[in-house]
Amino acid sequence: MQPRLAATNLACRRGDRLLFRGLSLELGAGDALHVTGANGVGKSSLIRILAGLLRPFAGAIAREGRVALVDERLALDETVPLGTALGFWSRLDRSLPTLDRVGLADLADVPVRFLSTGQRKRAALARLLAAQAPIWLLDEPLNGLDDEGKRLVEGLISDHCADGGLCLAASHQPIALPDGKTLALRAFAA
Ligand SMILES: Nc1ncnc2c1ncn2[C@@H]1O[C@H](COP(=O)(O)OP(=O)(O)OP(=O)(O)O)[C@@H](O)[C@H]1O
Repeated sequence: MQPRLAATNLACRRGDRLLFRGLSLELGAGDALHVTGANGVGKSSLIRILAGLLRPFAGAIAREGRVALVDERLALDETVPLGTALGFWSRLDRSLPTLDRVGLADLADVPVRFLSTGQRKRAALARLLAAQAPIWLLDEPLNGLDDEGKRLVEGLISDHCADGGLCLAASHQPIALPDGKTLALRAFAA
């Protein structure tokens, strides 16, 4: 099945404030989109709506394919070594360990709670790869990463899209994506 992610005429309201409205997008196999915008414009809210975690104020979402979400929450057991924590998900996802690909092969025996900021982000990427989902929703995927880590993320997205996946990444930082498509959320501010 070819993945697809579409949004039609979306509006988002948080509390009393309408953040954006009239937003439509369509992504298919191989597509990548960088959602840009300043702090508070609604990037995380858009990602949560697209993931099905937040109800839009108006509009509709269509998704074909499983979604993997990376945000600031690291869905790993903090109390166990990294290899064990990721192994739990790998068994569920029936996937192979991915620590090598994200540069964490030497840290498999370190408890998750001891990881540095950038290492935690890399661990989130390992979890993303293990999920083997065709639709990637990445909220600030470059935060906390050094230059090599940033290139790693760009390379993973490029490989994912070349393999027929799709990716929407929200970031206030520049990020090199295949085709370099961007959507400036400010243009839809209510
Ligand atoms: N549960 C909530 N109730 C009310 N307002 C909220 C809620 N969650 C977020 N907001 C507000 O919605 C606005 C957009 O938040 P969001 O996290 O989507 O922005 P963002 O573009 O991702 O910002 P950043 O770049 O700082 O991460 C902010 O003003 C925030 O305070």
